[in-house]
Amino acid sequence: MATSDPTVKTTAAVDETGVETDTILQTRGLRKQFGGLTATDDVDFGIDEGELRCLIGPNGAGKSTFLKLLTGRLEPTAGSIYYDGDEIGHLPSHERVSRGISMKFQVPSIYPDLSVRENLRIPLQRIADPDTFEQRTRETLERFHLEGTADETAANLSHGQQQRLEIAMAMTLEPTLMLLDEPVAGLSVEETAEVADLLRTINAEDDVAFVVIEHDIDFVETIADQVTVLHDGAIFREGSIEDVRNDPAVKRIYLGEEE
Ligand SMILES: Nc1ncnc2c1ncn2[C@@H]1O[C@H](COP(=O)(O)OP(=O)(O)OP(=O)(O)O)[C@@H](O)[C@H]1O
Repeated sequence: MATSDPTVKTTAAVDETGVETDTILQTRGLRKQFGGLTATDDVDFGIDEGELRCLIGPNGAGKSTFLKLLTGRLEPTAGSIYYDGDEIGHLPSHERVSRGISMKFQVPSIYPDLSVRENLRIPLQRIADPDTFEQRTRETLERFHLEGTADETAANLSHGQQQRLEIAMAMTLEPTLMLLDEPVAGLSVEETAEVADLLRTINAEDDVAFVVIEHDIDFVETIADQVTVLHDGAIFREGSIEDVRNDPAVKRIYLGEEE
């Protein structure tokens, strides 16, 4: 991996070499240690505006830790995170959200006792005008095919509908970058295809960039052009899904063998 200078500010418009770039998010020398264990090992990772990137790697590779550093759930031991030109590594999660980074973890963040409509109204609360508020609620229900379940308690939805509701809630915040941790874990084949379709549509229509952690390689193949493979906390490979899938060294790390 190329060496990096974490003091260099990378902007969305111009990188440290002065070249124009569409990079929306960039990490420089990002590191996280838990005592003697290095879970994120000097990672230089970049993603362009509107890109859909999957993050894969064997169990314990450091995928969730890396995502938590991006969201602000974890503090880095060293290194920097630049988003839209600003260093955000020190900002709390809610400030990252208000800058356009949306996040969805494996644990559902919907309110199970509230109806679908009531759940959606939580992130829409910031809209002061009552007509606009109602209109946005209606539009979101329609767009995410949730009209038929609007008055259902969220706990009674299928797993796939709950995923859709969560993604809908995240989208009401009009993000430019979405971070998703295993969005199809535990879903049926049909529900997985539905989520894949939804992510592709959002990516294309709203120009939202995605970083998606996923174990299901078939799902990865249906949504992502470029893939980053993490291993032992570091970037092991980056490339097209075909290249990565056919790389013998990648196969070996999945089998628990070193290169
Ligand atoms: N809070 C923590 N305290 C100590 N060690 C941790 C903590 N969180 C993660 N780790 C360790 O850091 C390493 C990377 O874990 P992480 O969960 O990021 O990997 P992962 O690639 O997401 O794994 P999986 O695919 O199994 O979810 C593992 O060795 C894990 O045990």
